[in-house]
Amino acid sequence: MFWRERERETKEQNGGGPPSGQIRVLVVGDSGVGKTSLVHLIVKGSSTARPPQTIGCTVGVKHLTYGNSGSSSSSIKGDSERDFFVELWDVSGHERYKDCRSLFYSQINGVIFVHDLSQRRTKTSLQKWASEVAASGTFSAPLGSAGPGGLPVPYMVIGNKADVAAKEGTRGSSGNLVEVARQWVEKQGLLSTSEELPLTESFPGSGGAIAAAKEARYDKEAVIKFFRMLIRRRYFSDELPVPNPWSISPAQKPSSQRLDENFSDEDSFYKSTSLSGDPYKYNTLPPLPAQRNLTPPPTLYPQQPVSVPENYSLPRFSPSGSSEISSTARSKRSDINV
Ligand SMILES: Nc1nc2c(ncn2[C@@H]2O[C@H](COP(=O)(O)OP(=O)(O)OP(=O)(O)O)[C@@H](O)[C@H]2O)c(=O)[nH]1
Repeated sequence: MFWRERERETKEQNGGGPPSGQIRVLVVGDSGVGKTSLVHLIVKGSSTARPPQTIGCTVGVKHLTYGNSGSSSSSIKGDSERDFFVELWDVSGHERYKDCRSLFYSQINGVIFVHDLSQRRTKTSLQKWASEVAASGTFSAPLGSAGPGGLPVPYMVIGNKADVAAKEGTRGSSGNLVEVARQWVEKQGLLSTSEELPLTESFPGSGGAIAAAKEARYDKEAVIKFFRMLIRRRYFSDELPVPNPWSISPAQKPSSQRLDENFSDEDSFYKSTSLSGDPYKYNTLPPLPAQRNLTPPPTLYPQQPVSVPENYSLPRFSPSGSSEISSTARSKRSDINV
């Protein structure tokens, strides 16, 4: 009964149709860095007063409309729009779950690493998290070459608790919002000229998750852009190459990257990423082992987040099958309805 209600609600939210697909984003980092707070902020747009310590894993679900309608706020969707779910798997950072948390590293499309700007070691340990996820996870639409710790999917790094760090004088970034926006990155191809990994030092703004939620001024667009890129990679990567501000050839990336270094050269980032060509044409690459061994995902939802059955044989939308979809993939990010 409950699920049927839930299903109806979800359908209503989606304008009646089933979602076209879903992407799974793992959210990892040391215990207490603020993962649950961030997921709450992303999904609900508000802060949570006292988040309980995560037991095992909780899943937040964000609904995204991916398409090219004119309006981003209207609930009436155009023909060429599709609904997607973004699952945010918030994995407990507590040592207690160390031995079993790899259960949650299944069919991952992307990873959000979170650290606490006031606790330097939480940033250093991201490398360990990357290695753990890379070693024991399975991946959906993996990259052609591996990132930090061998991680084969795109990621972002989020520095949280900027308010605490600012008070303690440990914060590295100025907190200027333009700078913050510029620091938002997705993994693929950013490091063509540098071994340094760009970090999103001050998500979700200079005051951290709580202040950002209160003031509703976190860089939602950058997060949505990351999700959108994952949707595109998973469902629309057969499209023709298009100029893409995030683009760069995967071949230009160094083979190994570190997660605990600062990105300092923003100009080189913008130059390097202004190259054209779609880096997400991974269908042309041989599949990674993880891609070959796609097993059905475990039904581990602590909260059942979506109304559709898990379906990993969802068709990839190709330009030949659906020309309007290929054009939606080129739509501007302002077209996203969140
Ligand atoms: N001052 C401040 N506190 C924050 C911020 N973000 C989260 N917190 C607090 O930090 C504590 C831990 O936050 P959680 O979101 O539970 O951290 P977590 O990473 O999910 O922790 P685990 O569930 O143990 O893995 C909570 O008391 C939050 O209210 C922030 O930006 N600033």
